Amino acid sequence: MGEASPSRERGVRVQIAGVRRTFEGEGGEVPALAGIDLDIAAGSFVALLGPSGCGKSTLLRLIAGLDRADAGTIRVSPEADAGGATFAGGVVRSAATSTAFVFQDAHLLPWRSVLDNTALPLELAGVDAATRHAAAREELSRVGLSDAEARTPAELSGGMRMRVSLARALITRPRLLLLDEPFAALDELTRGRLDDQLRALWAELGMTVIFVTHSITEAAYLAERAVVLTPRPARIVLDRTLDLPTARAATIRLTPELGREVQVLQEALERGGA
Ligand SMILES: Nc1ncnc2c1ncn2[C@@H]1O[C@H](COP(=O)(O)OP(=O)(O)OP(=O)(O)O)[C@@H](O)[C@H]1O
Repeated sequence: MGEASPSRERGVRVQIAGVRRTFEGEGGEVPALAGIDLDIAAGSFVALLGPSGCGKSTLLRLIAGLDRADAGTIRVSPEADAGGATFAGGVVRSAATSTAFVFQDAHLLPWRSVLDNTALPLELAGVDAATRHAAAREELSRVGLSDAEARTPAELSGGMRMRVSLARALITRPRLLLLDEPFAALDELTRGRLDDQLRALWAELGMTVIFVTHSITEAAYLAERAVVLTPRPARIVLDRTLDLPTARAATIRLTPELGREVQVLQEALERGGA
């Protein structure tokens, strides 16, 4: 059975122009991003692919408003991010643009139940307990975790913890969902299931998704568009709309079409010097 086509209704457009970022390291300057230009359409699903340490997380943090570029601009529209963002308890809170960030580590609070972890962004926003718990139950059901709401994180598998992290991100109804290698620590089967779940959530909720991964096959399977970066300082070596159907069934993993896209991305990584 195939997926529904994405609604794209809630997504924001992300325009990145001439973005550079250099860090001050102990041994001198560490240039991370060397001029990134990207125009990401509202409601699209983009994979960012590149070798370790090339600057992928840096770019994601800049988009989230958690860091500032040395040069260039990042514009998120229709709502510009007026007040910058803060990161607390595994949750990015942004003044105007609703942006959610999911990391490789689920960042759950160990003493809180699954329900209260999921409800955290609404609690931080001052929403009353009955309303936030009802919303948390809805999100937990969306990620298939209704039965686990009373458990603590220690009682969950790695895949379940990541689903709680996704539910907690979705409870804010983000217009922009940023994921930084979210499933990298999971076994392949669990990772594949979560990839499918993420695509289904995107199709249903219509936010813009930017997904950082090291995995070429994951990038090709998940995304509509893949952006391949060179080793640090990162430049774009390939920006490609994948030649695959927008609505995908899991069986596409076995097709030559997907294999061809994997090959194109692999060649771009090698061309970039990875
Ligand atoms: N706050 C910082 N201070 C100094 N150097 C930094 C800082 N943040 C990142 N860097 C450096 O910038 C470069 C890019 O880091 P970044 O985390 O963006 O890479 P990445 O592509 O996400 O890596 P990985 O795939 O391994 O997670 C690295 O060399 C890193 O050491």
